[in-house]
Amino acid sequence: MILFGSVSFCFTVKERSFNLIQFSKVKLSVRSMASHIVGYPRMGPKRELKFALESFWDGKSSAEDLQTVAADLRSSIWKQMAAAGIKYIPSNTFSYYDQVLDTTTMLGAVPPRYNWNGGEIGFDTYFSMARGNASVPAMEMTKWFDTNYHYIVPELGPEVKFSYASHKAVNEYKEAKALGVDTVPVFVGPVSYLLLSKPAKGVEKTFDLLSLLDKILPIYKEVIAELKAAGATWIQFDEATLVKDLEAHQLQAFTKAYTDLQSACSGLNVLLATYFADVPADAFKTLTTLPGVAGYTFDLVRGEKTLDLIKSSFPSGKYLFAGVVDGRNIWANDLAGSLSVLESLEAIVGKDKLVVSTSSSLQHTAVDLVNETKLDDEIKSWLAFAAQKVVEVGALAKALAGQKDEAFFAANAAAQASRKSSPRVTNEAVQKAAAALRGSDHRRATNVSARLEAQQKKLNLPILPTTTIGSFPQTIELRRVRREYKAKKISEEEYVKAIKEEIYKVVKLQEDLDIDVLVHGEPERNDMVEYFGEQLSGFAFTANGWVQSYGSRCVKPPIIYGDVSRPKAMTVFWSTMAQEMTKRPMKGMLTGPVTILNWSFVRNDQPRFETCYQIALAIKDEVEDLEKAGITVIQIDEAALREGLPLRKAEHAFYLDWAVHSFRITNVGVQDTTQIHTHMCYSNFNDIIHSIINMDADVITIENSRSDEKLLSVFREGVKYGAGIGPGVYDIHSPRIPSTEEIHDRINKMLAVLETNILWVNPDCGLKTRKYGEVKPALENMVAAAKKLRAALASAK
Ligand SMILES: CN1c2c(nc(N)[nH]c2=O)NC[C@@H]1CNc1ccc(C(=O)N[C@@H](CCC(=O)N[C@@H](CCC(=O)N[C@@H](CCC(=O)O)C(=O)O)C(=O)O)C(=O)O)cc1
Ligand SMILES: N[C@@H](CCS)C(=O)O
Ligand SMILES: [Zn+2]
Repeated sequence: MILFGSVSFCFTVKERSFNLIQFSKVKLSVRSMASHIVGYPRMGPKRELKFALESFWDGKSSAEDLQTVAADLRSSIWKQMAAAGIKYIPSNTFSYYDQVLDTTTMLGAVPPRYNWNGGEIGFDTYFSMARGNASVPAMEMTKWFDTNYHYIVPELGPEVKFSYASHKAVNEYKEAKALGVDTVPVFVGPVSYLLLSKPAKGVEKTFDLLSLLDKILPIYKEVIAELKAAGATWIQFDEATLVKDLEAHQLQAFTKAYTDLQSACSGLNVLLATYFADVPADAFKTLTTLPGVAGYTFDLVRGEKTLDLIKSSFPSGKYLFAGVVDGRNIWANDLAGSLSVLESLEAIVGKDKLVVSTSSSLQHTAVDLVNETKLDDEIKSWLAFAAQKVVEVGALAKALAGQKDEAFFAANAAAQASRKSSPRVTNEAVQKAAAALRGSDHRRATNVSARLEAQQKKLNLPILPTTTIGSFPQTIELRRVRREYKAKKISEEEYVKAIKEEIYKVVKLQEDLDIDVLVHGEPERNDMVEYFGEQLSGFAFTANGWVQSYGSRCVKPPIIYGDVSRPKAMTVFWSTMAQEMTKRPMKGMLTGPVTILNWSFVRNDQPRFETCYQIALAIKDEVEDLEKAGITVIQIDEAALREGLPLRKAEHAFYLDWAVHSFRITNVGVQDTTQIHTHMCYSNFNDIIHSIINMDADVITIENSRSDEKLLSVFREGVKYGAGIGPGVYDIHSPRIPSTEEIHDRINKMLAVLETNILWVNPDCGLKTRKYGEVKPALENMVAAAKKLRAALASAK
């Protein structure tokens, strides 16, 4: 039994290695210091959960097999944190799919279309909500704040009958306890849960989500009562919406909720967690006066202004969980710098009330550096993944307690110094070229209508032209080919032959389907960002630095450590090969600078816009090389432009200015007849539509169908859009095959608000996660729907 703070404990750590420098011993005896981890990655160091989930979904393993993998992962994480001396260890941060969906499940808020009949919610209902099933589409998925993680959006209306329908949190608390680890159960806080939800169909415009507070709090109270009975002493509510610009009535909801929960929580220490940005002054005031709250976590990496608020008005007697170790990046902490911040905070809140923490859940960083055996040693010394960050938190807490590990701190200081002075970080020519970009507008000389006219003369496309977003299914065979080529098990010749055959198959398929503007299918790419990162200077890449993106899907963000340049053309070989296979236009396919930036682990030693301009220059060279090679349609994906929007409105204009500028830099040099497309996932664009127009692309394809066609409302409300636009006509995240009629109706809805001559017909996003058995009939139906409408429009003339 572990008693926090006082009793030492020992256990054997089997498979994990916690820190390259000092935690490699097998037997550890550790005393917990004032330290806390907001949350931890759940996929496992080698994506064990991903493979277990996919095997279960494919019917290749049982629910018990999946549960066993999950329990092993949880157990190893808890033990790892205990071994690092972490005092406040989170539980319930594991999820089979998503923590917001887990909350929906806990509250029994299952939309009626999933036919749940009450009782404890099982995998069937849970995964149907997440992924859809043969007869019902999945729930909407959207970005979690400004991260590349996606959550399942709760659909709530006045009719929802809440009930306590999943005991997962309590079960996990007990499971950890049985392993000898007393944990802090973590919940999406009730107010953030409602603020992250959407009103159910039919009440979209009228329903006040916060009116459900009184209905969900009783369920939270039931859970709290069970946790208390099981012996919990702390409980964490993640209320990260507090970092956004909230209105007065939304802030009041926090006061109402925590006042109401106060008596249920008596005997428990309530920890309120915020992360990802500064807490605005009004929110800081509200949250620090909430009744019954014992402590707060603040993101002190992204939230420098919060530090000022803490210094001026942190309430006495409360715990401050200071998030000094970055949960969103992979850089080793500057331990000396953090220690001095912590010491200054100690003077404000008192020695016994300061707890060292992470800036956010570590869910958004890679798992364990120990698995990076091929990474360059110097670069490796600059990095810390989740497992190493746990050790950093522990080391800082020990240092605060007067037990500083001098060797650990000295090694850290040496790594920090090496990163600052390493010549591999700096490329003066690149810095100069990027600096010269500032101050000018970089806009194509001819306006978009004239450009579209010139392009149409060359392309001669029908109305409602059909296209896809770029990727075709990533088969096991394709992954094998790439893996074997990387491992030098097959020759370059064999690799090129295999990829060429795949491209040919994809081109022929599109011709058979009668798609108008083709793609090569991206078979040579492991990921739309990592692929470019691997070819650009200034980037490093990992073997196992996976981060969950949604469900079982993970990404391996490349690491930008230095000035970025393009040693040679990156896509011209494959794009020209594909163009030679067909007479139809073949889109050159690039990832844009803002997306490369937002989906990489980015350097923290210069402003983000500097790095973005450097990437923009590299992509500009690629665009121009593609044009020279005869590619007439070039798509520059800016899938992550919306996601990078700062959480606070005051910072939007600055970001949008440099982000949109970076995009325009990439294609300012092309001829009028070269058609520039861009693509964006997730259609929450209504507030930034003018910036999207300002990107000045010739054609934009946007996700639309999984979010109830919210995108169209912008045009309904009168925004004029003169460039080509392809709001997605079906959801590619679900295995469900849309019918011709369904797609036809969707296009018809679009035609009601958009001019016929600018509308394109395409899926929501790339097809890489789908199987050919789904893609072929879906695209067949998509083309059939477009043709039906073309015929109807022609006969109506
Ligand atoms: C479009 N999206 C993207 C986002 N972010 C990105 N960085 N990229 C995106 O495309 N964000 C928003 C959306 C939705 N998000 C995703 C995220 C992830 C996927 C996806 O399909 N991921 C794959 C992994 C991709 C990958 O790099 N695969 C490698 C395989 C490397 C590997 O694991 N090799 C293993 C063997 C595995 C095997 O299959 O054989 C090994 O070498 O041992 C590759 O393809 O080469 C995933 O499966 O999670 C989609 C949308
Ligand atoms: N071209 C990429 C964009 C995804 S956002 C793809 O099709 O996968
Ligand atoms: Zn997309």
